[in-house]
Amino acid sequence: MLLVEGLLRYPFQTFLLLAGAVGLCYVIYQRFFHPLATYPGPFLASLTDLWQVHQFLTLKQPYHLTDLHAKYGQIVRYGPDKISITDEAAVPILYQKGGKMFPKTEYYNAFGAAHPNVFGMRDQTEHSIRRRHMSHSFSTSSVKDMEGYIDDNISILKDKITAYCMSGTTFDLKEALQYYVIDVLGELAFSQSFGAQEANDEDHVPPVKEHSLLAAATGSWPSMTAWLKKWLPIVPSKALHKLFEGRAACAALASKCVTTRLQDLEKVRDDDNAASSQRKDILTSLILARHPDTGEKLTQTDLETEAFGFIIAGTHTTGATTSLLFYHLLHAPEIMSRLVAELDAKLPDLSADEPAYSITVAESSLPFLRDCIKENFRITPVFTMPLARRVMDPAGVTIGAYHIPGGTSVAICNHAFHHNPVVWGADHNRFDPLRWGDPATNQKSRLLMHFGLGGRQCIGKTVATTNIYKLMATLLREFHFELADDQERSDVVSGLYQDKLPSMISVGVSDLEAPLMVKASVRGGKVIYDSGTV
Ligand code: HEM
Repeated sequence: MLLVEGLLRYPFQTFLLLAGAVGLCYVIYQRFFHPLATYPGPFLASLTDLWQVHQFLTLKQPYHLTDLHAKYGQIVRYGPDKISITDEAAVPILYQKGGKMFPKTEYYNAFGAAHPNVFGMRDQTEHSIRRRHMSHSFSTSSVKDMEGYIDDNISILKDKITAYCMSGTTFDLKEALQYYVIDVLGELAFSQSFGAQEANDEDHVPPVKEHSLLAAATGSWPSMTAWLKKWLPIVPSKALHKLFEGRAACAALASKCVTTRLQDLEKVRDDDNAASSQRKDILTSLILARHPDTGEKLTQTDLETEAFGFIIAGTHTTGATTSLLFYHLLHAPEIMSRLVAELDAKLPDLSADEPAYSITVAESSLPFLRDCIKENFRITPVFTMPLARRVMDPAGVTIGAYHIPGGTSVAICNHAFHHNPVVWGADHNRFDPLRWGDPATNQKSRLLMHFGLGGRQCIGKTVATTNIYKLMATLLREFHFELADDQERSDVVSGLYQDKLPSMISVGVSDLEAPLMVKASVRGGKVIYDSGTV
């Protein structure tokens, strides 16, 4: 009685006491009684999703997670109900055969607007219909039909690099590749270049990193995502406003692309000849596509959310992948020489009429280039956010030696998985395309997660890889590239870069942290341009 009276007399202190007791019970439950309590991980991560939000804001999320796996092993608790796993047994279970039993989690809600696009859709039936709508426009034959537009953009890039060669200027190859990739995506997806190469200007780059970071950070705290979407824009913070402005700019660009394309198609609606001569870019195929059962077309809102997804998923990813491949080759001169020797031996000279090697030639006749591309995807995948899936079976799932309870969010982060020494060996930090020559390692290609796997794997993978093959074969056949910095070059020769990953940052999608400054020269006087033989 006395105790109750005392508590009532000091309500504020009583409140603090009760809050402290509830907090303590929560901590004890999460650490000792929660179904995931036996799995190791950072203390704060086991208590709150804010730990993962903070990880994204450090821009080092995948690298910190990889370090945690090095410390704790193949399974790490990285949120109150979140498990990250790098055991290879997880790949087929969660992704290849996953289906309805392992759908995407609420994390993905942060990536779309009210109407999710194919990337953010969590309902399997809805997703597979949308995916069928889209799959033809992403097929190899469809990309081959648009190959001329890739060639036009490679021509612009080659002209630009030739000008640097002639003037002896060093330049940021990462930036040049990024501009190229953005313009190619514009052509393939929307029949319109974004003009980044011609303008040579950062302002022409859609601010996709802002959206990715915002989505990754807010999606990490699923119970608060909707609230954060609503209220964060009014928080007086310049940094936050920049993120929201970036997202709005990407949405406006997507909307403009869709409106322009719809108007173009409307103009030729009643003219069969003109209609059949329209370019079948990815968006156009989607505009024309019909629901397999109802025959309905996609609404303008649906088209805009998909267009937004193409800009977000297709630009930064491909640009960063290509820059990283150049980075690795420039830091492994013997691999670069071997690759150039293959290109010289297998590829004929290009001519003014043929500015780039065809997809067919580049993909089918260059096995060492294939291994270099694959090794780049292994050692530095760029789509590095944990690909979170919900365990739907109330009885849970057993993966290797681990039992994961029903309801858990379980994910593979491809960077962490690609650096699991149990799967890839102690030399996993070495860029070594020759490893794929070993049949036992080559067998493991099927486990590589750089494009995800299974029904939710990247729909744009053919678009991205064909572009990368063409670009690499053409640029390395025609130009000699070297690091601009003398000290860095000599450190490479001394072996200081061996087994050392580049410094990268991640906004959910990863990229080189610094510019990739290079100097280039024209190889063997073979390059022929409009202005004559160089
Ligand atoms: C090197 C370049 C690329 C990489 C590394 C990459 C990586 C990925 C990954 C890992 C996923 C799976 C995400 C998940 O499971 O949550 C994904 C999905 C997706 N990607 Fe890509 N991507 C690339 C290029 C592209 C391009 C060029 C486009 C389109 C123009 C694209 C469009 C998409 C879409 C729409 C999805 C969602 C697919 C679905 O859920 O059915 N990506 N990508």
